[in-house]
Amino acid sequence: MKIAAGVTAVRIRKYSFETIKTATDTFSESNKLGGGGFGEVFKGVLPDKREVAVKMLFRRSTQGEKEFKNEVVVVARLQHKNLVRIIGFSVKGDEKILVYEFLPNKSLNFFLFDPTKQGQLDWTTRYTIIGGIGRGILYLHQDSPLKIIHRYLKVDNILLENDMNPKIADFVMAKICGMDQTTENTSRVAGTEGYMAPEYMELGQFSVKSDVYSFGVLVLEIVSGRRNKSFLSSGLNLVTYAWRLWRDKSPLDLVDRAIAGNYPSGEVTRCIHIALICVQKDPTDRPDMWTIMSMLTSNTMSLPVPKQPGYFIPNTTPYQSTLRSSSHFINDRT
Ligand SMILES: Nc1ncnc2c1ncn2[C@@H]1O[C@H](COP(=O)(O)OP(=O)(O)OP(=O)(O)O)[C@@H](O)[C@H]1O
Repeated sequence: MKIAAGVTAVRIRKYSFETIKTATDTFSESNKLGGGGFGEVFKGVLPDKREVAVKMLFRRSTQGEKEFKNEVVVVARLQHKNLVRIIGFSVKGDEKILVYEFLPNKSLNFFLFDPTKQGQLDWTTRYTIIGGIGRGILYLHQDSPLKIIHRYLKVDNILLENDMNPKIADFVMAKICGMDQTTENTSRVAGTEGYMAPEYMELGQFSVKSDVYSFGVLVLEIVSGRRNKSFLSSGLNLVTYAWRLWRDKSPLDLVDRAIAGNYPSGEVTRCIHIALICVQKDPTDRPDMWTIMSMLTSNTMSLPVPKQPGYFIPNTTPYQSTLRSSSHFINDRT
C-alpha cells in the first residue's frame, strides 16, 4: 500500500496472516504485551528479524473494520519523532492486524506507576517526556498533512524508546478534521475515564481542545506519579486535587515522592500551572497546542491564571454507558 503524505510517500506492507501468526508464535500468551478496549497487542519477530508489536483488533467488535481502516490510513500518513511508526497490516476474514515498530520500554504507565521503576524517571526525563508528547500533539493538530484529533491520549498510549523519547500510539479513535473545522460532535463517545474532556463526555463534542485537556491530565500524572482516576481523596481526583493545591499556594505538594527534593521548583510549578490551564472547564479558555508549547519552552511568557478545572463523573451520565473494562468508556447515545 502506498499512501501520499504531503511530499513524502509512505510505504506500508501487507503481511499474510501466516507470517504474523509465525512472528508471534501463534499469538502466544508469553508474547502478549497488553490489551484494552479495541484489541490485544503481541510482540513478534518478522522473517527479516525485525521486532514488531502486533495489534489484533477484536473480531466481534462492530467497529472493528472502521477502526482498522482509520488507524491504517491515519498512521501511515504521519511521520514524526514523537509518533509510533506503522510498518504494515494484515487482514484475513474478520481478523484485522496492525504491525508497528516495537518499543522495548513499552508504555509510560509501566514506569510512572510502578514503585520499583518510578525512580528511573527523574525530573529531567519527565520534562523531556512532557515536551515530546506536546510536540507530537502539535504535529497532529497543526503540522501534519492532516489535522488530526487523537481523542485517546493517556499514559498507556505513550510508548518509550530506549532513550525515553516518547511516542504517541493508538490511533483507533483518531479523527481527521478539515483545517478550518473547530468542533465536531459524535453520538459515540469513547475513550478513557479520567482523560476525556467534560464537554466530550457530556455532549459528545470534541476538538483540538479536548486533546489539550487530555494533555493537561497527562502532565499532572507525570508530575505526580498518580493516575487521575484512581487518585481519590475526600472526593477529589488528581485534577481537582491539583487545582486545590494551586489555590492554596502549595502546588509542589503534588510532586511524586520518587523525585522528592530533586527538581527545579520553578520549572515544576510552571508545568503544573500549564497543566491547570489545559484542564480548564470551558474549552475556549484552553489555549491551542502551539501556545501551550510556547508556554512550556519559554520562561518569560506570562501565564494566565487558571480557572476552575472541568471533570466529569461517568456514573452521573444521563444516558446508557458501557464500560468494556474498568477504565475504558464507550457511550452510544441515541
Ligand atoms: N509498538 C509497541 N511497542 C511496544 N509495546 C507496545 C506497542 N504498542 C502497544 N504496546 C504495549 O501493549 C499495551 C496494550 O496496547 P493497546 O494499544 O491495547 O493499549 P491499551 O491502552 O492498553 O488499550 P486500549 O488503548 O485499547 O484501551 C500497551 O499498554 C503497551 O504497553
